[in-house]
Amino acid sequence: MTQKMRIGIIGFGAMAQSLVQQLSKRDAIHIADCLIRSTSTRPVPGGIVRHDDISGLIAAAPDLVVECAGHRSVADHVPRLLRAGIDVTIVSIGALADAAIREELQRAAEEGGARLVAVAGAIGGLDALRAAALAGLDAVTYTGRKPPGAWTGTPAEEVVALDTLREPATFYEGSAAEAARDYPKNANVTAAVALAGIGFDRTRVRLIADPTTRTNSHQLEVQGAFGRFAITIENNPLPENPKTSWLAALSVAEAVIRRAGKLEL
Ligand SMILES: NC(=O)C1=CN([C@@H]2O[C@H](COP(=O)(O)OP(=O)(O)OC[C@H]3O[C@@H](n4cnc5c(N)ncnc54)[C@H](O)[C@@H]3O)[C@@H](O)[C@H]2O)C=CC1
Ligand SMILES: O=C([O-])CC(=O)C(=O)O
Repeated sequence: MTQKMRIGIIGFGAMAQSLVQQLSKRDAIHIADCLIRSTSTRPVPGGIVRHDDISGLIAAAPDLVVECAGHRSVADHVPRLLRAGIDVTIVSIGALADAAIREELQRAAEEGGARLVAVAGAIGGLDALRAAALAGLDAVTYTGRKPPGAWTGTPAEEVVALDTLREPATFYEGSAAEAARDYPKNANVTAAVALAGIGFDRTRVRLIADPTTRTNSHQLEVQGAFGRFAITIENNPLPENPKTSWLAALSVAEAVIRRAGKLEL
């Protein structure tokens, strides 16, 4: 009998719960461990060992750890896991907007002989963007559009009255570097686009609060020597967290399932 791939998860919010639902249907995968804050009273499904300290997760030595907890957890926990030789898949890619964190992750992966994978998350078209970048890109523009409620608790509140908005309002225009840093729960996709294309400073970003939409939409427009493409993804949000698209959770699940398989088809 082939051994199941043992997965550890950091965080147990909306994304992690959706991930567990998907992965528990797969025979080749066992969700073994979860790192949860000691203050959290959230129950985890039976069979998953709960840790409230990263040392416990490292000692459990899962085959792969999946981060679903936010930028801070990437900076605090992922280098330690990589140095311990544990492969990590991250979804809070916006943490990589900080060059010091990128360098630390690179060093940790080299020292531990481990691999870090950043998933596409809620956006698509990154394969085409990566390929197009080889011949040189002139412009990459990302537009993110979500209902006003998805922008609560963000700097958007200082620019527009989210509660009473009647028409779409663009509240941010700037670089992926700033967007990923300032909207850590909404603009991780800008970091994924930046890393696949022309970097954090040259990737242009527009963020819109739109009371006429129910979806979290992500539009990518790319121009370069290869030609041009535009792609729009209209995502349904996860019911437990309107900031997060279901596709982001599915993207993590797909990355884990692909890794557990023997063929990459
Ligand atoms: N790449 C992408 O397309 C997307 C990425 N994300 C990222 O995924 C993260 C998780 O998303 P959701 O599950 O929807 O958020 P959520 O807020 O529902 O859940 C996050 C959970 O992580 C826990 N957590 C935070 N720091 C932790 C730590 N150091 N150790 C253990 N647990 C910790 C929190 O207590 C919370 O339960 C977001 O913060 C965001 O950074 C979210 C949406 C899309
Ligand atoms: O899930 C989404 O629609 C995108 C998101 O929140 C992020 O990139 O952080």
